[in-house]
Amino acid sequence: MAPTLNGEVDIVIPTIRSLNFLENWRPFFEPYHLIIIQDGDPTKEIKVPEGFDYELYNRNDINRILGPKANCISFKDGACRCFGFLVSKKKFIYTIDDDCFVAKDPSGKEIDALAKHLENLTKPSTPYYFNTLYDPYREGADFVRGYPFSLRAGVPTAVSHGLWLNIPDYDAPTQLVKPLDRNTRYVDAVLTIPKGTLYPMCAMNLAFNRELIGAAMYFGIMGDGQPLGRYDDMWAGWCTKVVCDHLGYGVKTGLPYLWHSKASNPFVNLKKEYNGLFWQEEMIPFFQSVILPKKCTNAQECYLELAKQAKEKLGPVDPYFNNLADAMVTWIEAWEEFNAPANVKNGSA
Ligand SMILES: O=c1ccn([C@@H]2O[C@H](COP(=O)(O)OP(=O)(O)O[C@H]3O[C@@H](CO)[C@H](O)[C@H]3O)[C@@H](O)[C@H]2O)c(=O)[nH]1
Ligand SMILES: [Mn+2]
Repeated sequence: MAPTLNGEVDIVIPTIRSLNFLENWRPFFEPYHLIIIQDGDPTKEIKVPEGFDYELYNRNDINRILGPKANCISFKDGACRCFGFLVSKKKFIYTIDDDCFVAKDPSGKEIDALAKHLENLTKPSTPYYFNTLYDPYREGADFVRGYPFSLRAGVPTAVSHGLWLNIPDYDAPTQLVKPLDRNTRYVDAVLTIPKGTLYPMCAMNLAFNRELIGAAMYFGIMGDGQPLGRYDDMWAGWCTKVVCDHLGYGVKTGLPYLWHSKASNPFVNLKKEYNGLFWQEEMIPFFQSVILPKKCTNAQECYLELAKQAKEKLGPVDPYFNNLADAMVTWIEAWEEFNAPANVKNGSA
C-alpha cells in the first residue's frame, strides 16, 4: 500500500481559473499542504475552499520575493508553477492542473492519484533493462526470466508521470483535427522509461522527488513577452530526463490516471505553440546528443552544464534560446539561495 508521507509532500497548483476542483479532491488532498500560484491579474481575488492548508502567491509576491531574479518565472503560462517548486521545502512535489478531477479505475473505484505517485516515487526504477511485466515492484509482479540479478535492486525514482482520461494532452494541430477524441483507455501499467529515451512530459499529473531532481525541474520562460508557450513541461521533461540518466535516477510513466475535464482552445494554443512545433525538431536532437561530464554530480551542476550547452547549440536556432539559457542560470541562482542548507529562506507570502 502507498505511504501517506503528508509531512513530506507539497501539492503545487498553477491557476488562472478557479480552485473549485479542489472540492473533488478533498478526501485525498486535505491532509497535504498546497502551494497555489495565481497567474494573471494579481488583484483578482481567488477563493480557496475552506479547510485546505495552503500558501498562495500571485505575481506581486513573486516579484517581491525574487526581486530581479523574478524574470526567470513565466507570466501568463502554466510554467509559473515552478515558483512553487522553488519555495517548497518538502521532499516530494505533486503538481496538478485546475481542470483535473478524480478518475475511476475500471472497477469504478476512485483513484487516489497522489498515493499512487508516492508509491511510484518510493519504489525503485529499472532504466537499464526492460521488464516485460512492467513494474516489477508492484504487488503480484516480479522480474521475469532472463532479467539480470545484478540489476534487480533498481535505482532511485526521481519522477512519476501520471496520465489522463477524457481530454488527452494533444498539441494544437492534433486538437484541431481531432476535436472529439477522448481517452477512454485505462492501461493498468507503470513503466520505467529506459535510459537514453526521451519522452513528452506533461505537468498535468506529475510528481517528483524535489531533493533528487528539483533543481532541473525548471519550466523555462514561456507565455507573456516570449515567442513560445506551452513547451514548459516539455522543456523540463527533456532536461530532467537527461539529468536523471546521467545521475542514475529513474523516470516512470503510466498510472495513476486522473480525469482531465477541459480542452484548452486549440486556436489560442496554436499561437502559443507555433514556434515550438518547428523548434522541437531541433530541441529533441539536441537533448538526444547531450553528454554531461562526469564532474557533474548533482542536479544543479548538471543543469548549469545543460544551460551552457543549450546556449551553444540552440542559440543559433533562435536568440530566444540564449535568453532561455540565461534564465536557466538565474533559476539555479534562485534555487541555491532558497535551498542552501545554511540559508533556508522563508518564502511565505
Ligand atoms: O496562462 C496560463 C494558462 C494556464 N495556467 C494554468 O496551467 C494549467 C494548465 O492549463 P490548461 O488547462 O489551460 O492547459 P492544457 O492545455 O489543458 O494543459 C497542458 O498544457 C501544458 C502546458 O502548459 C500543461 O502543463 C498541460 O497540462 C491550469 O491549471 C491553468 O489554470 C496558468 O497558470 N496560466
Ligand atoms: Mn487543461
